[in-house]
Amino acid sequence: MGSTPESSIGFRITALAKDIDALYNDVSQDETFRKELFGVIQGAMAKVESPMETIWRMIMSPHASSALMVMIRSGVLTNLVAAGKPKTSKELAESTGASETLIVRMMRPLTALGIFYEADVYTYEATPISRLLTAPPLFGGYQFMFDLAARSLTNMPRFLERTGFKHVDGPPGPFQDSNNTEDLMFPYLMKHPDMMSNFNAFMAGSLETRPDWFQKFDAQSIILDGANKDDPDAVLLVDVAGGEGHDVEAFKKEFPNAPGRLVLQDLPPVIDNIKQLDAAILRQKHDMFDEQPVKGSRAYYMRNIFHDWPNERCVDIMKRIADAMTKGYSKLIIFEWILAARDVPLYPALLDVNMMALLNGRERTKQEWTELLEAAGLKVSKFHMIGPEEEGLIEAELA
Ligand SMILES: Nc1ncnc2c1ncn2[C@@H]1O[C@H](CSCC[C@H]([NH3+])C(=O)O)[C@@H](O)[C@H]1O
Repeated sequence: MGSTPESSIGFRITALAKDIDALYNDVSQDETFRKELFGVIQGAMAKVESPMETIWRMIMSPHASSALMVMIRSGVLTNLVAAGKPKTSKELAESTGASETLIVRMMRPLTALGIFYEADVYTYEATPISRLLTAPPLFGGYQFMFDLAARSLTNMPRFLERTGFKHVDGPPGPFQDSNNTEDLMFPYLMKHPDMMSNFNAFMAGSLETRPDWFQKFDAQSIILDGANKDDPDAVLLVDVAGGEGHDVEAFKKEFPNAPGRLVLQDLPPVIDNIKQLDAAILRQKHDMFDEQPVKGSRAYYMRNIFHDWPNERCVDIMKRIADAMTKGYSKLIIFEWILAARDVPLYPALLDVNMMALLNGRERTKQEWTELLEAAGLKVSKFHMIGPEEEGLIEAELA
């Protein structure tokens, strides 16, 4: 076959770029298609990037994160977003007190990455990315992750080396080592109110985008069918360590006529901090390592709790619940990542490393969940899975 212009590599690359542009316009209003296209492009990038480029990208990745943190802490980010128009490095230096040369140097990688726009020489403008970064969950979240997660992650390899590369199964772990403390992360945050408020803003924001378990899984067949409808005091669901009650309140809204009571449990400062919660939900100050006061509930629901703890502590928590369960009736319902044995997508894989670095915790595979529950006298009735990119639901009962 002779080579025609249409089959030349240069022609095909140009045609592909045009196709991607056209596709981008078509998918920009449709999140599902946009994600699908993004996945294809990411997959293609992984193939096309050379090994040297991959390594170099990893070596150079902390630099941009650090430059952005400088722009956040110095006030340049908020200043530029508030201005709503381009500003020179001189103007930014005057309004923030940061050195002009410092701003110019930090801005170089950030404009190259599209986080800010270089409107002219030494002149910058906010982009949709910079504007989104000033939203409280991301503004707090970025700083929390930079201050605590990044610090702990940077230090983690040397810490592990000192332990002879033992697995992290409890304190002292990377977090205690990098912060020179014996405190676990939550008590540490309580002593550092600025970091605590960044963390809280971060968590409150991530709630907006996360699905409720009953939107993804069939609550009717999992807990409502078969729930005690005769005893007005029977408890339908206890949200153990449920924070300020967002999940249990959403459940109440979805099933206003469900039989039985709803209970929210968390530590005293969290319960005391509740500003608004449906009055029908019972608030209970409870430490989950103590005896579970609600006996024989249809469901004990726990979201994003076990990944905060090493195995031994998880078994303690599970045993307290198992002791309160009624055989053949009560269920423990866990809403968390269920990792596959291989080909785990990047996000949950990184989250697992994150849990190690911050909390000596971990994300778990089916086998690890099974073993953990068995150690507490429970057994898995069913793993409800959606796909590798989404959290699953583990339904467990007394063994
Ligand atoms: N010992 C403990 N007893 C009860 N709750 C705890 C304990 N330690 C931490 N927590 C709570 O565990 C929660 C972890 S964050 C997860 C909260 C909620 N289930 C959600 O998915 O949004 C926080 O609300 C902590 O206050």
